[in-house]
Amino acid sequence: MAYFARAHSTPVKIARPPSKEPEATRSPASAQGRKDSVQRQCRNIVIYGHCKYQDKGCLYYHPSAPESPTPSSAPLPSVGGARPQSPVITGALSAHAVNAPVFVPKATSAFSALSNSASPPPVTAEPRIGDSNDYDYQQEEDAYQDYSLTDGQTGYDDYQHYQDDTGVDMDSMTQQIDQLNAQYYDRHYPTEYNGATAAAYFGASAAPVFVRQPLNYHLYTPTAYPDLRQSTTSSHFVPPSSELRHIMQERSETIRGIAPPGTKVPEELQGYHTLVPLEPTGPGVERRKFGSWYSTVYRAIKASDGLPYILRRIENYRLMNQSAFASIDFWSTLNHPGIVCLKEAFTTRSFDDSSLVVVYAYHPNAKTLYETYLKDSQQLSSTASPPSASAPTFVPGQRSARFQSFVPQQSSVVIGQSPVIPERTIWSYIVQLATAIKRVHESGHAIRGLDSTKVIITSQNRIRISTCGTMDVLMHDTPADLHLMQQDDLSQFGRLIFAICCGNTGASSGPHFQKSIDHLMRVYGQEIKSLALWLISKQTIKTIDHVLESIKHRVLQEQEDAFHAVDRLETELQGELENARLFRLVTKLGFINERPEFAREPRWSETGDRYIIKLFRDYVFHQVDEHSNPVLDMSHVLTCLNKLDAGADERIMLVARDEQSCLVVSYKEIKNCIEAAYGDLVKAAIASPAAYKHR
Ligand SMILES: Nc1ncnc2c1ncn2[C@@H]1O[C@H](COP(=O)(O)OP(=O)(O)OP(=O)(O)O)[C@@H](O)[C@H]1O
Repeated sequence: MAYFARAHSTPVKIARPPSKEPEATRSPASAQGRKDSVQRQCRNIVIYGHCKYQDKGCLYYHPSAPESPTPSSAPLPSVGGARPQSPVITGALSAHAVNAPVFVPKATSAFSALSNSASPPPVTAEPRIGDSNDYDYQQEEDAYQDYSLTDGQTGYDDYQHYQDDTGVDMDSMTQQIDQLNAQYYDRHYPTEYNGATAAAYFGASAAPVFVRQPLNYHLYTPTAYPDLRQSTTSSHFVPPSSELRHIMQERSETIRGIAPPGTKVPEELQGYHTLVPLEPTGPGVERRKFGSWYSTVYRAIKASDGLPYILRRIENYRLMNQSAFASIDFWSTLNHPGIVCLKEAFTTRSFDDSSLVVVYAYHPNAKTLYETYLKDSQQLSSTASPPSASAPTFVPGQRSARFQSFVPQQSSVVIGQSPVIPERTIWSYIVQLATAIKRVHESGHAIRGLDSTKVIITSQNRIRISTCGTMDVLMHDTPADLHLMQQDDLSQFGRLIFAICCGNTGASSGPHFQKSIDHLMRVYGQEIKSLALWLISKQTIKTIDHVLESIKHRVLQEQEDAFHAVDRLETELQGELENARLFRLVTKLGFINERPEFAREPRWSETGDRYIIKLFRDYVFHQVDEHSNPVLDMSHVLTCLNKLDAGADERIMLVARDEQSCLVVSYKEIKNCIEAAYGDLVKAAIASPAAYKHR
């Protein structure tokens, strides 16, 4: 690469670099300041042979003919070299050799033409991967802080002096920045952000003067307000950041779990494998019933996409008519956040019987409302008999058979012993269920099974109805009136509210009904009590629209909390960008370092410019303490990588492995080395058709 000079120095004694560049190293032009601008020749004349500002207030001397080298013989200024700051290098390498990224514009665009119509014609060059990375944004940013855009004459004066101080021609630099801008926006905003938009936004007259900096998306600053940033407090739907991370990791672990040894499950079932029962199975275990059927829920992985699903198996189901699956079409297309997605249904003999299997989306670590709020208090109650095989036959439109026989006798044990669910949570559940019911009813269907075992909590304060569609298949042969089924949905909804508020599945019936009413009134107030009573009442014709009308202010609150959750989660996601960025950086280092094919390459040897990368890798990852023990300091690694990614000017001392020489080099220089080395690798990979094919 042309960017680097060959090394030519010998090992030197290790010495710490001075922390600041001494004043003496600054250019005399800079020290002299801005007093002599009128006497000095304009640099645009030196480089271009003319100055377009000559008649527009340029304070410099403009001879009639150029006295200096022609543009073709003038050296191309290093765009990155805007500051007269020469890195201190001691030892085997020349830092100047490393600090010379040359910007070669790839193409011009409409936007660049718009923003600087008077610019000289663009330099064309072969397209290069990582063009924009070769360009030193940071120094450009610094440069433009010195360039006052608003001061008119003063701004131009600063501009010229800046040019004098640095030896960089601002016109050419402006042109290059315009081109970079154009490349960037062409790439990222091909249609929305074109030249026309820019002109409309900034005003056509401002376009030639106003130069926006290209976005340096490697320089991260917080983008969210503090109240949206990773939070230590819990919001309604989103737990604190650390807890959220923990929950997600637990879910990920759960998904990868397998069944305990000895569990009897089919190895493969209609394209699903790795079945894991989600409820106790086997001899001696109390069997649960789904209506009149025994059912078991499994998690399984689908071979075709590798994703986990729920298989709800209904034992001993005989499919009499294929039309029983007609409703599956509807449920599998229903997409509502309050309903677990149904994927497909089939019958199978893989369990050594004839089973119906209904496949649903899997929500890792979900728990039913019953398991969460009611199970413990039910078990405390001496009469809380678990569901048994002799449970009454399921009657369509009635509650799950599991609770038909349940009559609490010691209400004092039940009521008041369950955890009191905050009122806000109860309203949140009510709103989520009401909107789910609304969607199903307006589509001409019914939920058919809304009790505390058929509603799962999938994340903080988020619930979903888990078995929609299964009952439609099971009860296909039994004619049922849609209106009655929908009325029954609402009654079950009311009973569910009673159950979770009172911690008792039978709270809405039997001798303890009055106590339940008192409890509701005392703990939650009139509004919830009235709603629950209205839902279970038999006299009125109810519709879900009535319910939603009466709770509309609660729906608004739910919507606000949901939007807050979206904002919070987006912010959490933003943080993950950092991980990807650092991972890419480490990957690049991995690609570059220790490549056997470069073992004999001079550029990778101790006198080659790429030796820096090797030493930097040692500096980041192979630190040792004074006893030569490894230092495994993650924060050191993160700090180094962040500074590297940002191309910071800070210098570090890299020491050779034999400790006989060292070099002092800035992160920016190391970054340039890495970009160049990686660019070479990419070029080589693209040049090889086989490698390119597998990229
Ligand atoms: N879609 C799902 N994603 C993740 N877990 C689920 C899903 N559906 C159900 N589960 C879990 O599977 C287990 C069994 O579910 P099921 O619906 O059978 O509840 P249950 O309390 O056993 O009810 P029943 O008494 O009718 O058997 C529960 O722990 C439930 O949380």
